[in-house]
Amino acid sequence: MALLTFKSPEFTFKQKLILEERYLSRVIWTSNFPRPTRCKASYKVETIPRRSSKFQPSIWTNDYIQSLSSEYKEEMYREQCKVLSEEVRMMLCKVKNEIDQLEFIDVLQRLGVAYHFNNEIRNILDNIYNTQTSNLKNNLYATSLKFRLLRQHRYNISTDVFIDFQDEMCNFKKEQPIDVEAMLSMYEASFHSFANETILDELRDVTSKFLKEYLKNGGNHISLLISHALELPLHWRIPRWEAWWFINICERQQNQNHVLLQFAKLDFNIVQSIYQEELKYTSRWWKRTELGEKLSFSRDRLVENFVWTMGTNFKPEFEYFRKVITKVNSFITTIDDVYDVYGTLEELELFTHTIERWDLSAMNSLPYYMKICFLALYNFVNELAFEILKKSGYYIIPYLKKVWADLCKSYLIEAKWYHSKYTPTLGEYLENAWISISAPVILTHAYIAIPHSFKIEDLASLEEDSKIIYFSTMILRFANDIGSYKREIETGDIPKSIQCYMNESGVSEVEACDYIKSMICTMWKKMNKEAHTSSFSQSFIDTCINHARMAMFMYEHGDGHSIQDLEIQNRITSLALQPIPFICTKNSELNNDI
Ligand SMILES: CC(C)=CCC/C(C)=C/COP(=O)(O)OP(=O)(O)O
Repeated sequence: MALLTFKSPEFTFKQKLILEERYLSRVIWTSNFPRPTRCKASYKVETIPRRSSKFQPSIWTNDYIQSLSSEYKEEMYREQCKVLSEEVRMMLCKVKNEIDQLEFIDVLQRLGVAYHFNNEIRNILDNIYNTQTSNLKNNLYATSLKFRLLRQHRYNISTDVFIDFQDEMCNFKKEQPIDVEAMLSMYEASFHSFANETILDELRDVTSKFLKEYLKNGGNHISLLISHALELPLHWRIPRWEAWWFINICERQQNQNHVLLQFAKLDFNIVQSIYQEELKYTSRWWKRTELGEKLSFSRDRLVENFVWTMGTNFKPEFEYFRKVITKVNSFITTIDDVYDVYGTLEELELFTHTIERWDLSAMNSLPYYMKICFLALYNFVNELAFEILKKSGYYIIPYLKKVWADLCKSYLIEAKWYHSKYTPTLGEYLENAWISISAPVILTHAYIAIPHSFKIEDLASLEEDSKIIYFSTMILRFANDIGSYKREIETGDIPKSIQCYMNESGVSEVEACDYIKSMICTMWKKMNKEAHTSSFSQSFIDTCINHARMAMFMYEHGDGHSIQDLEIQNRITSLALQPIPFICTKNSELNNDI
């Protein structure tokens, strides 16, 4: 290790910081901790090897974000949207046939506008659930659609509705005429299964084989839907991304429901204009913290941090949630890099200790880059707690500082593993990694920031009875590991679940990835069940589920949170930055009804 020793009592504190930055070095004071903030004591500067992150600066600068200006924030569009929504409401209420009702609800959901008709949808589903007619009995397409929608809306529906189809489906012959829409409908429904519902596993196998085979000869409208479903099932997709995709698909159909489509596009663009204002606000906040510049080794990913929140809760009334959680995500991304990239083990111990104590006097011993990081976090948490205290009378700091301390302690364990070149068993890794993936921190803050009423005791039970948080978190951890382990091997990190499993079981990389993917399926089934039985508010259950969906979105093609490749740039641009254009659709190549 190269060692530069400066013996210069004349150095000012600022000069010392510049040296620290320039040489990526650590200042070691010859006096004991805690050191005074300004001191003329002699010290030496040691260059120490730090990992290189090689993260690119963000392609979306604050100046660019501040320049965003959507015409859809104007009142005129809101009024038009209101008129259209009333027309759609009337259409929905006029539909009487059960299958048509189910299809209409499905289309509203996929277009991202169902939230305007919550009461109407609830009434229709209540009615369908309570009457339980037998007219869908021989119709696999409708039975599957009904099962999917009722499960999704937490009605108690058994998989027995599929028993009559099981034999026929599992023994179908290639030459038999098969209803492809029914196969697709069944395939999508199978992702709503609970852990012990093997019939749905069987039906998923059969339908996925069939659909893959069908695609080989396809090229029509249904093929687009099939390849979309095989890429990621509907149940695992964030609603906003699905809405964007489905609007574009419907646009290309000739016999489209014009009013519904115009409504969906207008609503998408109006909601996007709200996001842009929130993004401007959070970007200004992020710039003020100067963490992006001062901790230049870390990922400066404000836009991605915002997109996580938008994917998790897209509705306009979740504005406060999005603002708070974007800040939480920004701190997490930065602190993760402090531990994984820049900090020495000794510095990390000090930082962890400071977070645990949650005490400004403990800050003195930290190097500058950690000081500003801790103080920014400390101020953010205190400010949030102050707002909550004013709003509800609850004092939440003990809960918040505990989740941040738990996160940092888990990061420290990983840093120690890294420095000692230790490969944990998969179980050992996961015991720590479900905390180090940070979702418990995010979801605890989310609980406070979503628009639902909560009691202070809930925050304690969140810790004890956190199954829904746990399953959501594990999906994030596995998706993150699959998406980022190759990058992390290159830059230097601890073995992730894939390598731990390979090491423990002697399997190949491909087999280990398949195993981790199967764990994702298992966690989804457990989360599905938990979503039905949990006593948490529906908003919080949805938040947990959507957070897992957001992980599927971000890591589907690699490490979308860290690497701004074209795929993720396009996705983010479509969701948050660019309105859907209103274009003429006469020369459409598709001709099915929505
Ligand atoms: C802030 C948000 C939205 C976080 C979700 C994912 C996460 C913790 C990314 C951190 O990066 P990483 O891939 O380096 O994580 P780890 O170091 O745990 O592998």
